[in-house]
Amino acid sequence: MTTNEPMGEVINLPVRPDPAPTTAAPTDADGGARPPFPTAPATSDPDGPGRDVGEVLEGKVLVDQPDTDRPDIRKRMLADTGQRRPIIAPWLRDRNEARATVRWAVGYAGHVTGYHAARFPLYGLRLALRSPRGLWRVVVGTWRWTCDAEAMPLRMHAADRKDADTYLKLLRERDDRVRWRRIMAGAGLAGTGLAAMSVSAAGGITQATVFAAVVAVLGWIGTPSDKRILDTAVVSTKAPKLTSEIVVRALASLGIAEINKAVGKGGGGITFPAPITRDGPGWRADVDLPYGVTVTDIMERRDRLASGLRRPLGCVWPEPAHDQHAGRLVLWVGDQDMNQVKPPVWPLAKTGTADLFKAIPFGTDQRGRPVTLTLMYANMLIGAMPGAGKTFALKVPLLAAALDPTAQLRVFELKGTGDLDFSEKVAHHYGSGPDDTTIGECLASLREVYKELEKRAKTLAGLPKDLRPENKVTPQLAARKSLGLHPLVFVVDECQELFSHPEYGAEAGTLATAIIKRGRALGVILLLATQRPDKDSLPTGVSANVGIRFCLRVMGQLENDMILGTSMYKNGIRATTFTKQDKGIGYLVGEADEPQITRGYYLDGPTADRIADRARAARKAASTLTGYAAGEDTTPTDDGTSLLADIAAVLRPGEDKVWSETIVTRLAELRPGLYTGWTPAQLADALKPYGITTAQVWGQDENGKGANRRGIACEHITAALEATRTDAK
Ligand SMILES: Nc1ncnc2c1ncn2[C@@H]1O[C@H](COP(=O)(O)OP(=O)(O)OP(=O)(O)O)[C@@H](O)[C@H]1O
Repeated sequence: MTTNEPMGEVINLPVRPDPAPTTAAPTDADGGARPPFPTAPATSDPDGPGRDVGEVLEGKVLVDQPDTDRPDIRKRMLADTGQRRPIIAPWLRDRNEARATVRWAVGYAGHVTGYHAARFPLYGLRLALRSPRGLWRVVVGTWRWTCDAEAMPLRMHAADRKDADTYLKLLRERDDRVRWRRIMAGAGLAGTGLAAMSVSAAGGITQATVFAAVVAVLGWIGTPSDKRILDTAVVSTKAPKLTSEIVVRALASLGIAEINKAVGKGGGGITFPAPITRDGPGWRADVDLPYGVTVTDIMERRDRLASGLRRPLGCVWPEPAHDQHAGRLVLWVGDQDMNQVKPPVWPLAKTGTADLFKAIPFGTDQRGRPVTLTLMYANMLIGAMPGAGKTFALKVPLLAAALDPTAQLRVFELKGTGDLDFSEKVAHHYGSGPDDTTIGECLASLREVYKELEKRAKTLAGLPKDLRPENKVTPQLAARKSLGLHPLVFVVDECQELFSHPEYGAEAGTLATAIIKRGRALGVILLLATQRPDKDSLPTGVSANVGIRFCLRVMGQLENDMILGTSMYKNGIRATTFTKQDKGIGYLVGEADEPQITRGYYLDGPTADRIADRARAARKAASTLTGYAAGEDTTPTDDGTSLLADIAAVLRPGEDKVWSETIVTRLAELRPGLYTGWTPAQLADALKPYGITTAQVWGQDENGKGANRRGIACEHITAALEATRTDAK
């Protein structure tokens, strides 16, 4: 072969057909995700250089971006800054959590101190009894040390082996040691003697103190190694530490194929994006579930997860990480079962008033963090099986509303046990019992509220636009008494009695639905509690439109979704997982973006009474105690009448102009429950929506004395009434 001969032929290999393009990010061998955009498919050119890549790929859609540009490290680092862990621990940043921790530490120290202080004499006796043995140990120990007894076995060993050299060496060593030890022992003895003499010359207190200290030290030395001096003040029930191994074991026990694949041989494993840390009274693990597994899959197997973690169900709380992907699980494992934790005191239990436009404290979540409710512009539905804690949960927003002196309360407890009788002190309307009369009164009150909606809507519409920027009652408008736009809170406990009533049920359902839909913007808030959430006992219009829902323990999916909303059960929000012991614990939906596990504050009868007394005092001070609580006739006035009809009814034949003050006095006589306390200014405001204004009119007082005062022209009332009746037709 000459050097000019070609070495071989260059063959153009045919391009292999490309596999179907994909956007899925494959994993590296180590399980980590490769960049989401794989590099472009191979472009080996069969026709030599110059052939257009587009030609090769003709007929195919290239979905993955070719990774042509070199990675910009700075850009990548800026984009992927990682999740920064807080500098200050979250429990220290939350005032309530920090306060709870400090309170715990102080309580703990106090308990330990008290426990040992109470046992002080016992400890003294124990030390005294053990001190002779201690003295014996000191004497023997000193003697052995002085004679270098500890090296005796070595010397004996050398003698036994007849090793004269070693024996003599050890003996010399011993003599040296013993010489200076004897000197030291002698000095110690002399020192002790001197100390004893000076103590015996000192006063009684010094003698007693030194004697006690010597006895204590000798007692301590004389204590057998298997015994203790102090008893145990706190028996540790410390929950086991949560480790990644335990979490993976628990997840693998759920029977989810993708997890099993991931943890099995050759699988990518389960990753933890952050270390497992203490978070409040429990452990928090952030877990990246295998691809395709969602947090809902875990939440709906909470009981199995608890079994896998070997913890009580009430300690195990899987949640989604709201700002992350659907597979990022935040697993919080409490030290104590949620139902065993002592309920904290309601922040408003002793002092303070509430403002329904602001958040009110409702309960605490599984980590002990406060959970609040904002009732204004919302309605609330509470549901559970009997005895799960509905009425107690209802008490919290009810008492908060009572502590807002501007809010009018209408309370109907249709079980008849008087669970809400504290509200008699503050409620405008109050009724208790499952009887037809109470249910009838409840319906009449509901009708009145419905009618009130019209009035409020007109009042609101009649206001200048800058005062009602969102066409809603604002705190400023609610504060103006004359407008009558104050918060109105209508509470029905055991509302199934009302909605399933054969005579009143249908109308009550229609009214409640309308109030829920329209009342929100007008300051009307409906709070309903039921133990029978089915479609006969809870109108679908109510269950579909209510904003805030609190579902305690229920038996099935139907009840769960009826209270919490459609598909909640499917999404893993299951109040069916609560046990009989989980009283007062439920899912709160509608307040935060995500459902919250919440335990309502526990307010027993006497506490509720005391709070109601405070609320009554606040109402008296604000002159807002009306109706039932004020001892007035609260017979609902809604029989189809309106303000115009009422004014027409109090006008006397022949009158053409009447002072406003005369009208309000007559109205209060006509319907004390509705008009007592009305002022001429309030009347003027209430007439504005009808286009009627008050002006100076000539009139006479009861003594026949004439004067010009603010009043109305009777013909305006008749004309407006006529107009409303025509509209209604
Ligand atoms: N937040 C809470 N913390 C602790 N215990 C609670 C809590 N809420 C309720 N309980 C307990 O649960 C019991 C039942 O509560 P409640 O009377 O509110 O139940 P219910 O669901 O209204 O029952 P029913 O349907 O029979 O009226 C109460 O006696 C109380 O001891």
